[in-house]
Amino acid sequence: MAVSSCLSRRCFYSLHLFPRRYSSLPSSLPSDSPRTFSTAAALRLQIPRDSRGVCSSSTRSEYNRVSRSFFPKKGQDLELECESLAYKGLGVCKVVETGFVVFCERALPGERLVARIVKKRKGFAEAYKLKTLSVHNNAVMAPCKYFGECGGCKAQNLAYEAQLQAKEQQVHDLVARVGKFGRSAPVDHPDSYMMPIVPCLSQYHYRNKMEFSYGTKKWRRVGEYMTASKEAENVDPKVMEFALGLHAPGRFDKVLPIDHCLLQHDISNQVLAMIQEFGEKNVHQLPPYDVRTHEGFLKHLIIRSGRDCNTGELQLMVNFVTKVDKPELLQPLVDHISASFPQLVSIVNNVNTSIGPSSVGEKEHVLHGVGFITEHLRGLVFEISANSFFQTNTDQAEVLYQCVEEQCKLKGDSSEIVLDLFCGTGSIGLSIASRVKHVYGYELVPEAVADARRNAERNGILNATFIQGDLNKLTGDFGKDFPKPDIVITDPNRPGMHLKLISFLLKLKARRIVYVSCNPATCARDLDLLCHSQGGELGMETRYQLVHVQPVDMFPQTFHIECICTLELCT
Ligand SMILES: C[S@@+](CC[C@H](N)C(=O)[O-])C[C@H]1O[C@@H](n2cnc3c(N)ncnc32)[C@H](O)[C@@H]1O
Repeated sequence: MAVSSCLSRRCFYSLHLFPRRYSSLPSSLPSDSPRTFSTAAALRLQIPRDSRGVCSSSTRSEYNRVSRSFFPKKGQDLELECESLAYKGLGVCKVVETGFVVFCERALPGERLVARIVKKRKGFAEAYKLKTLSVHNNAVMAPCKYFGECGGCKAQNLAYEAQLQAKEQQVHDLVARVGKFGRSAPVDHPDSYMMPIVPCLSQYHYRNKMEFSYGTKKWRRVGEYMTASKEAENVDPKVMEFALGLHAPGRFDKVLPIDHCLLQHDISNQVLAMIQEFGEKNVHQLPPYDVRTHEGFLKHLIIRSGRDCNTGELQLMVNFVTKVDKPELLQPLVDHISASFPQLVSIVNNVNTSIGPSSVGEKEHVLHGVGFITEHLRGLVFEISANSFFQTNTDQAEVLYQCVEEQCKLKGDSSEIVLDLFCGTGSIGLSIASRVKHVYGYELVPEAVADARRNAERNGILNATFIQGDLNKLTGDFGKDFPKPDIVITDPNRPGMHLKLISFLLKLKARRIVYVSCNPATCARDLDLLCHSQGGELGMETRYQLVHVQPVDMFPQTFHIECICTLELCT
């Protein structure tokens, strides 16, 4: 497929990530999504309910009456039935009377619900859920007290088996539709290149990194809807509250106070609770940052966990991201937590003066211990510093990397060159270095490149070279630093690979490309370009053939999906 040079990248993406009917589906809901819905607006709905809070049948007929027109109107409340889950966990629903397609956040397959239309599109609409009329097929009790209010895990009330099924289906659908590969033979057929999803053994407490935000307004649940806390509504807006937690769904400005997250380690939760308590008491010495006025000091709190490379015991890192470069303000808090938790081997302060949401500091101060933690993976030890990427589910990363290695189909005679693109701290390349001639890793973040080099040295690996560079801004010199690789491993972040990089890979003609992705939509788009390009800007007669698609569940209770796709050069 030729890509016209006059077609902007953005336009190209939106055309290819969704078929024409769904091409303008947004990545998040508009600002008045369910979780940010005001109490007043909730009251305006006046949905009659029985004593159990279930809508009465007369209410349903109310909805049926207004939904008679085939095309729903913005603001209209409709009774829907959810049939399946689309990418990012949006429920694919149909209007009960007309069958009109509506995408609705938090709707689950089999659920009957009332939803309000927020956007009308050609051939479909988008809505947010107001009320469940009857629960979905695979309902389970969500164990987290914050479920429904927190933007973190949205699938806790869906049985794990059903989560897996939805993820597997989404990967297969995206590859078929966006990647234009059509339907593969079913997963259990010997000719199928679509593999069943690999489940995750731990469904909770699997995350080794959590990022919390500070805010000046506490965001709590009032009845069924989210609003600022009662106290905050009644006080002078200049009076500052202290909030530390996770964002309400889709909201950059609403922080739901959280003192316990079921995805992280129990000790990390104890550290979080202590920092919460200290923050509440010392709000004037350590004021939280206000995303609207851009005033304040504390922006983010990141807690990472790893393991001591000798004893295997838990190690923790706390990273305070602040707006202002005054590390001395943090010292009382640092002394307080480090005295209570011997597991805290590293406390750092990243200073980020920007007004954006980034937590990467322009400057870093080590306030306690060393500037890194360690972790074991695939028999190696990795040093991880505050701003370096490391797979957030260590146990499942073992499984992921094992699958990557299998897909590389290494000869094992140390003759092959491997190019490890988007290599982070070098973990994938280093884990296969003993079986190849040389690994060349490319990475944008200088700290991650430094970690990768240190990790190679620490593990006695001499055949790995790590180079810092931006793979979205390739120059004509790219490729001069390394010999032609036999195998390319690419693991880009969510936007996927730049057209220039895809074009480079098509010219490079490595025997095999193993594409690891945390975004199957952009991955499918890139697979289409690598396998179906003919002439045009991407030029070349080179084509790859898709031989293996392996979804791996790294993130239970969320709709995030990881997959490994393998391409072989067509001869
Ligand atoms: C999904 S992570 C994968 C890291 C590594 N492969 C691993 O398994 O730990 C993507 C990595 O790409 C890096 N990255 C993002 N944009 C980049 C760019 N434009 N050029 C080079 N590296 C980039 C990120 O810093 C991050 O380390």
